[in-house]
Amino acid sequence: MTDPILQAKGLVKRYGRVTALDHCDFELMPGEILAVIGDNGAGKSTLIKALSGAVIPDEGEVWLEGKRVNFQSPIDARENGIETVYQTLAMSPALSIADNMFMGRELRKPGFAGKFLRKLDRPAMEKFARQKLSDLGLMTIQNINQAVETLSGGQRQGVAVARAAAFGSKVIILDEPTAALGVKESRRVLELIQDVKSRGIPIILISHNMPHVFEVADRIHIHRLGRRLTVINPGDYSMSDAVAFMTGAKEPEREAA
Ligand SMILES: Nc1ncnc2c1ncn2[C@@H]1O[C@H](COP(=O)(O)OP(=O)(O)OP(=O)(O)O)[C@@H](O)[C@H]1O
Repeated sequence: MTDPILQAKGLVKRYGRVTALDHCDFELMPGEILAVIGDNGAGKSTLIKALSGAVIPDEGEVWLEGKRVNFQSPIDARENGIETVYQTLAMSPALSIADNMFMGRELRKPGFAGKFLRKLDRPAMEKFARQKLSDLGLMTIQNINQAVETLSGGQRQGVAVARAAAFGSKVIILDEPTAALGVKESRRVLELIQDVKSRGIPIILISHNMPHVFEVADRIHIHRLGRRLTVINPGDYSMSDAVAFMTGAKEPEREAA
């Protein structure tokens, strides 16, 4: 059997009296799209934050590629190849697409100019940004120097996903990527998710949108009351079964081990 690329065992996170994660297990397999679904307040965001360094769990373990990790910050997780695209996109609207793709990891000019004068290597950054967007079929965006605020919601989400795919060598986490988008834009982002997957990068997709989840997910992690209730294959269950498991209206035959 293949080993998970990213795994969590017995995660606990308490906020005062609220137990957001209650001995939660998690497994992401190489190359898969794993959806994480659950009712409001079930603890999905907290799980994702614990996997991406934004929250430090009170108990439990996180393993990446078979090695125990203890991420202290999102930057730490990022340096280890885990990229997260949050619902509230962390982008600077007034900056260009190229600048947004590099935020915090700009390329400097070679030699003295870059090392000491901190001069940016703009041509190299633009070339890289253009390449990444075109790899993902996003070149409907004409001008890489266009400010992000002039893009549509779907295009922005596309830039954020392209940025994650460009740097996230191991795992990409997408938090509600289609929540704010129209039908056409959502479609494009779903295609983008599949493109990223076809390039071998596994994806964790948090979503409340059942049709989107059932369309793209290989497996669905159902979260309830701070823990993994079960993992289902979308082919084996209906959307209403999934919602019933999520809300507790129905119990799965087999709980997660
Ligand atoms: N920073 C915090 N301080 C206090 N309580 C928190 C904090 N973050 C989350 N919680 C609580 O932990 C529980 C789980 O929240 P979380 O945001 O992880 O759920 P969720 O499944 O992502 O919900 P939603 O689908 O509504 O975004 C909730 O009861 C929430 O109120």
